[in-house]
Amino acid sequence: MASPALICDTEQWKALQAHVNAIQKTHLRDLMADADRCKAMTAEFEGIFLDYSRQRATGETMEKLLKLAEAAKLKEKIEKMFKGDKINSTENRSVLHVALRAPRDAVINSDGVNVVPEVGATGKALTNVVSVGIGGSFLGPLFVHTALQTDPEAAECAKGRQLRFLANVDPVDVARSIKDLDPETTLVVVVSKTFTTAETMLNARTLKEWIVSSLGPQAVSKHMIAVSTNLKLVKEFGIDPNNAFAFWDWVGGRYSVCSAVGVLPLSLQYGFPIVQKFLEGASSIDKHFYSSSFGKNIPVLLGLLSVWNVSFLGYPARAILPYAQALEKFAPHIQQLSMESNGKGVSIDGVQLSFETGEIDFGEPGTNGQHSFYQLIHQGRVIPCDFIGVVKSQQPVYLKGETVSNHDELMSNFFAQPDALAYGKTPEQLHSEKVPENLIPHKTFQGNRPSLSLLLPTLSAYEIGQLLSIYEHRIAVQGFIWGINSFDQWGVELGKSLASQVRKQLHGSRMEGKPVEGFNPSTSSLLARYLTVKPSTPYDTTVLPKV
Ligand SMILES: O=P(O)(O)OC[C@H]1O[C@](O)(CO)[C@@H](O)[C@@H]1O
Repeated sequence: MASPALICDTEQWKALQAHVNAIQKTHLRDLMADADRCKAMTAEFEGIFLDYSRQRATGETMEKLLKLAEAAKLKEKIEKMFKGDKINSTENRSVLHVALRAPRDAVINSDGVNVVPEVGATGKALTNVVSVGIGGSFLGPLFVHTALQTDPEAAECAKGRQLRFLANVDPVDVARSIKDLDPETTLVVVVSKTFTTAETMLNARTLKEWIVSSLGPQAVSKHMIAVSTNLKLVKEFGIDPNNAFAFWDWVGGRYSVCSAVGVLPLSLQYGFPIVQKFLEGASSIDKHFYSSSFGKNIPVLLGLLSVWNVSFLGYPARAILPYAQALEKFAPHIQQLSMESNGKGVSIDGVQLSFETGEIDFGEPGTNGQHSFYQLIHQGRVIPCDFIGVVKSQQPVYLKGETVSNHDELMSNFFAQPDALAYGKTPEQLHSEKVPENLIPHKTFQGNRPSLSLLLPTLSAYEIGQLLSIYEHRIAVQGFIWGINSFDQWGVELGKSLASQVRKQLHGSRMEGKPVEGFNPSTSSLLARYLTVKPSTPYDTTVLPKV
């Protein structure tokens, strides 16, 4: 018998749909009263503790989800990924970011060639580094850099150096990225897998001009290097391919933090030994993901629960809430990783999906988020939350006379919020507290809002690598179950090609006084309004940011 075209046509999917009703009838308050259930809904690996008892799920739900994993051939798909099969079928590519952090003696083949020996990195001390790149060539390295900055060991290694990122093509971002920098002591790293991304290339040309105008054209070879898969375009740009760090088409942009994309700028800043610990952390989770049974496998459990929340309980969003300022840039990275991977409309075979995939990811470190959008999470929309906490802070601060340390204060919130969401507060409780009648509806919390808690031992380079890998694999699990291609991104192309049409028209209007044409009435009138303001200097003169 031919297998169903879509996962939603399987018996296992239908069994979960039929099970939703039973779950809708139970409140998390009651589920949480079952101590055995709470104990069972945990998993641990190297001190990373996952508690998913506050998900709207029971043992039966988990059994059914594990059966769905079987129906989706999850085990086989994970094996294919690790083996280097071309699972990114729309681009005919392997998906091998795990090879970037594999032990040196591992064997991982792409096109019959072991890729592990090709993977290497270097560390070279320079005072200022500006890493120019966008999307996957920016967000992951920024997340790791922001996190490493708070690790005392890493911070010590980085003394006297600074690493900045330039992503947005907004000239204001260019000005910010080079403010107070001297080109003479600055190395510009152009990071682009394709070396064609419009924003990155214009920013790279701008910084090239910044260097040349101050140090002369010969300075480019000493002050600009590149990370790319496209060495031909690197050369055409004017960067010596000997100053380029290659990587491979089997590394997806958003999965490239562990390639030279992240490893090079981070090693320049912190030295390779620190970055190696980060890679080892990521690799430890790769092994756990590949070899642990699904019932105790942290990325698999997280992925299955996300599928449950999105596809069966109908929750369209997910909040990423690290109670760790070091993880300030984690949610922005996960936004790309998750939404570019799993925001798809068709199956990997091109069949229109009849169910939604992906979720809207957003987040902020706690407690800042509590004073921003938690109102909606508590009393408005139901949004499954990931609470991420750390047992040992990198900064032990305690004030004499205070009841708790500063980290305990932070973590009090980490422990309290999931219960507030799960249990809520009933009108009866409010009555017993003598709350005025008119305020009872406003102060009632329905509760029954799912979350999970991930508690890390600390946040050194090793755990930062582990956290990255957990989320990379969780997102892949979701895509494998949904039967989509989590490794392509055709959805970003249309906007890019329309922008190129607009660019042409802007050029024609500004340089040759041509009328703007070919747009709908709305875009035409917006463009006309934009073009009424003429540039303050002629277009054929170079103007660099004032810093
Ligand atoms: O590294 P590149 O090729 O400049 O691409 C940057 C980003 O652009 C995208 O292709 C689309 O936004 C991302 O997938 C990618 O991470």
